[in-house]
Amino acid sequence: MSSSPSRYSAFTPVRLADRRWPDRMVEAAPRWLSTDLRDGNQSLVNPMSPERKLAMFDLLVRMGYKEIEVGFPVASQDDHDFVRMLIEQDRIPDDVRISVLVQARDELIRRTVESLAGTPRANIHLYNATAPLFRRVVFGMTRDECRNLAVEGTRLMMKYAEATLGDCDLGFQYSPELFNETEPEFALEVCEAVMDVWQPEEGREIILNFPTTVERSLPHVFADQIEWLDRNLSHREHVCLSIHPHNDRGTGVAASEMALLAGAQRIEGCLFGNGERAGNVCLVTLGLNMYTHGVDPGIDFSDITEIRRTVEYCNEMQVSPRHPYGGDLVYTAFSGSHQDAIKKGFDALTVEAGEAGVSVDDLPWSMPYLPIDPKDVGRTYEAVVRINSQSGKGGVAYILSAWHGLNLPKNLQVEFARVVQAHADGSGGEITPTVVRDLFDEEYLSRTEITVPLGLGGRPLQTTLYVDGARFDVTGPRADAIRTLGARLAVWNVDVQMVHRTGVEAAAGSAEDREVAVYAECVIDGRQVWGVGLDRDVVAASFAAVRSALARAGETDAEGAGERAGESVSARMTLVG
Ligand SMILES: CC(=O)SCCNC(=O)CCNC(=O)[C@H](O)C(C)(C)COP(=O)(O)OP(=O)(O)OC[C@H]1O[C@@H](n2cnc3c(N)ncnc32)[C@H](O)[C@@H]1OP(=O)(O)O
Ligand SMILES: CC(C)C(=O)C(=O)O
Repeated sequence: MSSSPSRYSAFTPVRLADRRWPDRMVEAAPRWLSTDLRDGNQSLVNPMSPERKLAMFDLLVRMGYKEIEVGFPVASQDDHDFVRMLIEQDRIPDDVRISVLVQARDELIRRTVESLAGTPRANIHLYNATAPLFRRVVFGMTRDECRNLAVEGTRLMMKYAEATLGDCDLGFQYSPELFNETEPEFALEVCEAVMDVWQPEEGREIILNFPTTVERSLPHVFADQIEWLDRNLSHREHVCLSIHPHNDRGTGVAASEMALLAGAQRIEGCLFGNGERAGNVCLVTLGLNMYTHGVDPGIDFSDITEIRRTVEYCNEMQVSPRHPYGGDLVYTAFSGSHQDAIKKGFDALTVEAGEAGVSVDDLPWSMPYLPIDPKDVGRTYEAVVRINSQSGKGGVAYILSAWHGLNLPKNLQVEFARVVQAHADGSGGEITPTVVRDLFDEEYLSRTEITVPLGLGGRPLQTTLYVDGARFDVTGPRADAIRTLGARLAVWNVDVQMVHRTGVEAAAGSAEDREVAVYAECVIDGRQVWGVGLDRDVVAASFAAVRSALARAGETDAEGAGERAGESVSARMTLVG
């Protein structure tokens, strides 16, 4: 640090000893306003082009936002033309209300009102800064002058609206900018003065919007400020108490949620937290935080990837891979213990659904490390587990199961995880599901060439085993082959039982392509060795599994295993499932 922290001081909180908000719960969604096209747009390196603005507007409408701040019409010709285009091309759905922002300056207000000509409904949003620093440094105004600026701005807005907007259903919003840094009594005084002009009553709401223009305090301090307003504002039933949190301290979401408990009824923010400096509060996080508490946000987040891509296109800015709910990596576990817990979580849900005779989607979501079902926001389970050197057997087993339909017995998971770990240690990076499968095939399957045709039903079956140096061909109709193999194994004192048998859907998915995986746990020379067989025929797969184990015991291939003359071999396989 180039200076001392003593240059800074903590924010002085409003004293609210009997605050009630900490004991409340969020039980319903607030009204939302997206300010992506205004506060978001004004903070971009390149303000949105008309095409990008329209893409954002359409996205917001599709998602279900009913209040959309579409711009600052006097800021630029583009901003003005966009508002005109929406109105003239009748692009605003009947249940959507647009709003526009303007400073409390005569000429700007007139032009802003005019930009709305012909719209059936809209809100005009007027603001001026009320905080002491701004009164002193930016405006050079006394408190009275500051209040009068807001009052005069409201009068002018009403005058121009009456002259220009005819029977437009006009709403009004006023924001004391830097509210959080304004003396609460003064913010209240200005709002009351504005209300004296607007005269809210039944059917004539006023939106009073309280921004943390620059977030400066702990979130509970903002909540106290909002509860204080909630208690002290007059015409409370005709006031929509709105908040507009920024994120300078990284606590915009917390501040919003606490303010909601404290009486806020409406929240302004941007998708994925775009906006000035560290951004406006993120509407995606707020909405999905609610959803994961069982509260319907009233916004459609079912295709979070499409939402994110559109936002990235419009803002020409990437969303962080760590961004709650929408980031690339937020549904992914690399670390072993997380993967293990997630795999067990999915297994448990599957069992529970089976027992209850319902779909997994109908069960309450209860999953280690995943606060939301990725499917609820259109993400898949495929990326839930990804493998690198931090991963463990649970993760590897998950990949084989989810991507390749191979459900390994636990001891085999342990063994194969070591193979993957050795590869990860060597490569240093991520191991894709394809590579995991290649490693698996190389370790267990490539040594088990099976002579076809294999017996399905009464068709002939043919395979070869090498045991104690002897080559043993099993051929003939299926039943004969099994009998022959059984006899030979008995002679050689090889006790064969299948440990696991798992159905595997091949990519083509037709019944004929359905393969069966057999995992054979064998004891060879006192050493436990696993073999795996994969085939459309369970007996052929079983033979292949034993042969795979024998080959692996020989550390070369099936032929090599066969050359180990004189060694005793015993294999134990138990048929299950
Ligand atoms: C916190 C927020 O996000 S507020 C929204 C901020 N957004 C924007 O500013 C984007 C759009 N703004 C613009 O395009 C331009 O600022 C314009 C077109 C509105 C005005 O442009 P200009 O008049 O050329 O310049 P500028 O913005 O610097 O004007 C500042 C003047 O307005 C005054 N002013 C600033 N805000 C307000 C306000 N809300 N109400 C009344 N006057 C204001 C300043 O005190 C200053 O006055 P001065 O010239 O007497 O010193
Ligand atoms: C105009 C107001 C609401 C604003 O954008 C802010 O204070 O951040």
